[in-house]
Amino acid sequence: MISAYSGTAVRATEKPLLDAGQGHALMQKAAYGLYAGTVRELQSRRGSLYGARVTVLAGAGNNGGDALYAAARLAGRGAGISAVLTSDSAHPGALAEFRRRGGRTLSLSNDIDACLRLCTTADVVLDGILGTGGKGGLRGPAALLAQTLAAAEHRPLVIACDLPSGVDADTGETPGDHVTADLTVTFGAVKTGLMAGPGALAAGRIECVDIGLGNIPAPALRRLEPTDLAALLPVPRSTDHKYTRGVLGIAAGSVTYPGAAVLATGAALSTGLGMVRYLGPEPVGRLINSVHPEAVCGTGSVPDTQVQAWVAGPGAGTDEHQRQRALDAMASGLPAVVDADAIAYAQPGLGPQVVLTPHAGELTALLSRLGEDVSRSRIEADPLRFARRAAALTGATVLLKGWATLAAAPTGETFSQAEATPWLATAGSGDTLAGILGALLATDRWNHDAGQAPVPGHYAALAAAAASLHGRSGTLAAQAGPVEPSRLPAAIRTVIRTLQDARNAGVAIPVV
Ligand SMILES: NC(=O)C1=CN([C@@H]2O[C@H](COP(=O)(O)OP(=O)(O)OC[C@H]3O[C@@H](n4cnc5c(N)ncnc54)[C@H](O)[C@@H]3O)[C@@H](O)[C@H]2O)[C@@H](O)CC1
Ligand SMILES: [K+]
Repeated sequence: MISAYSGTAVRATEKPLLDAGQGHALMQKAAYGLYAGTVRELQSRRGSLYGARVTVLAGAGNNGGDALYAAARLAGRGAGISAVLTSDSAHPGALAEFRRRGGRTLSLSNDIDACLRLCTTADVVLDGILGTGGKGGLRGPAALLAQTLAAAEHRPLVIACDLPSGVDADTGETPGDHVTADLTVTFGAVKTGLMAGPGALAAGRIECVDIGLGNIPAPALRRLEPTDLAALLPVPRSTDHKYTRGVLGIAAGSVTYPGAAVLATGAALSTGLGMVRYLGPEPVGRLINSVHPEAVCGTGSVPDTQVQAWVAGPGAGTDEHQRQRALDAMASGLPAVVDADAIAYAQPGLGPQVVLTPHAGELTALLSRLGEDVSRSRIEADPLRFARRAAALTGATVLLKGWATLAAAPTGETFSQAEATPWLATAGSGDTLAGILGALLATDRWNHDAGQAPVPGHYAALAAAAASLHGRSGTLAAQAGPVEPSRLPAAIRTVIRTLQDARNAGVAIPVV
């Protein structure tokens, strides 16, 4: 599990150490981590560091200090080092060390063209303009630096020091121009802003360096890793039969949109459960059975159907019966995925076992119905805040789809998963995610071990597991070309098999 903390929390944890005079030691550890991360990245990309042209973008603060010290170490391994000083001042000790190692410096305010050239002709750019002390986006010539880097024909490898400059460490917002990194080497703890919103996209791969900060109170955000995912996936016990393995009710699809029901059913079956009971129009049931003969299809009502969890909404359109089933599923007290058209029926007072699965547009409509007028672009700028807001207002768990998908519990626990491929952004993809999550809810052991209340955030963890499994399956399927959601079930089975085999063998789980 990766835990992320706000920049504010990390700074508060650092403060007593800085007050006790440990600032220099901490900076050396951070700089060494950045140096080592850069060496590993360069060795894997070009075999050697010798002769690599490294340009540091150094701001006035400690973030610039870290980057300058790291570059000074790289000079010792044969790299050519230069720095663009983006402010009138720079960390004095780090600048002195950088120059002592032969580094040359240019000032952005004096010679902007030469500075831009230094960036675009570098092999590696170390971004140390702003760290956790940054407020607002990059401004003036520093903004131009970021734009030039982003548009460069031969883009250098960009490694962010602690976080990409211009990203808000607390929220992942990018209020103005910002650096986009291939790799972020972050210090002490992963910052929330690297796993949420536009910041998650700007961060690239994340490496965290332990600099001995000790414990930071409660993480703001968590991310399931393969081992966590494997532990949440259903494995049948030898005493199980089809009813105890988990029965999922699916009230999805309509005569207008029958395909959504087929996709949700296929994804649920591939995730592994005892049975799918489908409720919906007869022609849709027949279509499902032509593809999945094992699904038990009917036209009945939710209260009359014995299941352990529900999926309602995908492809339901304006079908009145499906609307009623969605309302009944939400009122049933059972875990329920409420997706697509059914999200419009969500009201305050739902429990955490109800998982709403909006994209930003659907969340805009939901919040507006709940009396909060927020634009879609505002939600996309700060999805963490609005996923949590919707969870608090409805009492439900909210899975907000995006580049980094967020799963927020009404009590605040939040997960972020970023395994998805852009190839998954296609019609039908959400239906498969709903099916996967439905299967995880139906097979969830809390459902079956009577008398135990799930821990707060439990349903958010399951929603995150579904997003992770969906993303990994999409990424695997994309290896064979553009992803059709109907091809996902095969990939889901392969991903689950890989995760479980590795878990059973006690070996490191490969990232699929
Ligand atoms: N103090 C230490 O010993 C440690 C510092 N660390 C590093 O220090 C960083 C935080 O350092 P600082 O607190 O000095 O803060 P930063 O280095 O993030 O920047 C602060 C400076 O930037 C200016 N600034 C803020 N927003 C700006 C904007 N939008 N445009 C232009 N200038 C802006 C501020 O006025 C201030 O001069 C961390 O991100 C991390 O990299 C860590 O390595 C841990 C140890
Ligand atoms: K930075």
